[in-house]
Amino acid sequence: MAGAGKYGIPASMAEFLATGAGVRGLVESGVTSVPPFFEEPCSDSTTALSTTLSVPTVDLSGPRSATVAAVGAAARSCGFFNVINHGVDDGAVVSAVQAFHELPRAVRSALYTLMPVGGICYSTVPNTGGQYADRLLSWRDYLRVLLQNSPPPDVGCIPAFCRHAMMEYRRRIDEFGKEITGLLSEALGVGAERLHMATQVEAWVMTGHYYPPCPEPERVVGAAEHTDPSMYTVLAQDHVGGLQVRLHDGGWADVQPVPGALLVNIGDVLKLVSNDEYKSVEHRVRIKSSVDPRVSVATFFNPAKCGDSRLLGPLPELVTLEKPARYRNFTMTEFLNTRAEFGHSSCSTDHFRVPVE
Ligand SMILES: O=C(O)CCC(=O)C(=O)O
Ligand SMILES: [Fe+2]
Repeated sequence: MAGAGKYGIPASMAEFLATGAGVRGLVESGVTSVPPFFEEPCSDSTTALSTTLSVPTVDLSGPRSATVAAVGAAARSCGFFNVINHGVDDGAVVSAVQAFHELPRAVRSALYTLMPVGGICYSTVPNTGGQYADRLLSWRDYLRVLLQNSPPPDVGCIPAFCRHAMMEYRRRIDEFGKEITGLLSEALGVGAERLHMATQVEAWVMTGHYYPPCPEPERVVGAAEHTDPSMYTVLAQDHVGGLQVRLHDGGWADVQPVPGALLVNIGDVLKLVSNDEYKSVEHRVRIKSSVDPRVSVATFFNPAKCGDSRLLGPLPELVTLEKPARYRNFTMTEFLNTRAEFGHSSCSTDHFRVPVE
């Protein structure tokens, strides 16, 4: 894989990237200790965890009013909820993504890249527009596919090994997303169509994460702490676990995977559009096993791409004398640039905050 050296990254990391085999390749080669260019957890995260978060459940087969109430309560409190009885076969896409990441090394490395090609990226390097000098790596490889409706994705660029499963999942998750957007909208008290009308939300990005087992799991992060830049994110995952959510007291809690459930979390854009009604909560991934890999597929639902022609901001219906607009309006381009500059936390959303008088 060409081009690793040009970003001025440490030689050992460049050498690793040039193998094109990802973290999975390191593990296959039998490493017994973690190389120095992997991110270490910050000191607070090494303290033993005793907490498991009880994530609220939303049952799509229940009466509509109960479902709306459950979605609203979850989005206003912990920002995460498990959806059951959703009718989406998520097992197939998780298996296909796992099979892709476990292809023979030579097949994988032919596809490994530092920058997206045709909207597709199989990599270990965070996608930061090539500016990742001095950045450390997380203990995971990913396959990211851009899926926006316009221009349509170049389906032929999706690796053949998981193309069918990803496109089939995309079709089902689109339907699921329409349902979730309607529920989130209704739970804001603005009618079921309003959020979609304001944002044209659609599934933009699908990321198939592969967290290989680690010989020293406590020395790495699978994903550093962050909030999602999306309206909301839908996570399909296997049974291994590793996702953790930031608690009100600053600590972290494990989120146990619930068989058959899709996990939804509110992202930063919806936090702003809902005028802080909904919570976008920090989360991260720790590696739980020195034996089993973990696989998850995160689908990010975002406002449809429409250049700079649309302003987003708190819905006017949610702005009152008692609760004035907490954020100013912004374009998606501005939002994403700010995030690239200020990072994946509340620092970037604070940038849009209206000062309190
Ligand atoms: O794999 C996971 O559990 C979470 C991944 C995640 O947070 C993300 O892709 O934004
Ligand atoms: Fe995330």
